[in-house]
Amino acid sequence: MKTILLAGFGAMGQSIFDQLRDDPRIGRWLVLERAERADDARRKLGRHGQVVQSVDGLETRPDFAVECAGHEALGTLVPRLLEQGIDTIVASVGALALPGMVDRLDAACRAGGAQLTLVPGALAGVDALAAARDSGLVSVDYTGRKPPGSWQGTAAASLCDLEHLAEATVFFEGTAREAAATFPQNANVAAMVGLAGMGLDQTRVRLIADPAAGGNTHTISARGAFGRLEVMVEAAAFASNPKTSALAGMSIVRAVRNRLNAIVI
Ligand SMILES: NC(=O)C1=CN([C@@H]2O[C@H](COP(=O)(O)OP(=O)(O)OC[C@H]3O[C@@H](n4cnc5c(N)ncnc54)[C@H](OP(=O)(O)O)[C@@H]3O)[C@@H](O)[C@H]2O)C=CC1
Ligand SMILES: O=C([O-])CC(=O)C(=O)O
Repeated sequence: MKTILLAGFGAMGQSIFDQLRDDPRIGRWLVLERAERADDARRKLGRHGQVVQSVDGLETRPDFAVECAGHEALGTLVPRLLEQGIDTIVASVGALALPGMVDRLDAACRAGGAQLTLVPGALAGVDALAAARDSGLVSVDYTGRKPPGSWQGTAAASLCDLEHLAEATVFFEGTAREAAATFPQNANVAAMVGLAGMGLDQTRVRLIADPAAGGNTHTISARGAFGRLEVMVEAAAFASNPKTSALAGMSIVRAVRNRLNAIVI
């Protein structure tokens, strides 16, 4: 039976645990949570696991780890996990847009003999984009459209009047690298499109606050030697965090199951 370290026990972390808690192949969860929320996390984990405050000096070595804690946590925790030889699945893909981060993670993987997995998260179509990359891509565009409430508490609030939007408003146009750095809680998907396709600096991103949006909408448009791709997903957000689509949690669950299943899809 596997032991999984789960870094971050917010909207996504709790949903991942809820979906996998009764999987008989998982014996124990080690949940990294801040001291002030440790009691609450302990209560939710019950007999399934324990709360830890650091990824160093763990009494039980996890078989692999999952990060869903944010960019800062990815930078501080994930290299240490990888250096210890612990394979890690990450949600906060946008942190790879920070200067030197890809090289740092790559070095940590090599030092520990570990593998880092970036999940598609709330996106659809990453498989085709990544497969098409080697035959040559001509253009890749990503458009993120969310209701104004999903942009509250982000840099979007200073770029448009989220409280009083009457119509869809494009408040950001730039590269995937710029988007990921400016919107760490909302543009991990933009970074994923960049990393899977033409690169963070060659991928064009538009971000939209739309009072009429029915969910968190992610559209990838790509052209290349492979042909043309247009994929849109309109995802329901977590009630506890409207910035995050529930599909992002499901994407992590899929990655975890793919480590446990004999046949991988
Ligand atoms: N790839 C994708 O499609 C998506 C990726 N994401 C990424 O996933 C992350 C998590 O999303 P979500 O669950 O919705 O966010 P939440 O804010 O709901 O949960 C994150 C949790 O992690 C905790 N945390 C942060 N840093 C640390 C740390 N160093 N040690 C222990 N706990 C920590 C936070 O605590 P505190 O609030 O005190 O900081 C919070 O409880 C996002 O920040 C984003 O980077 C999100 C959506 C989609
Ligand atoms: O969950 C989503 O809709 C996407 C998201 O927030 C992100 O990529 O950071």
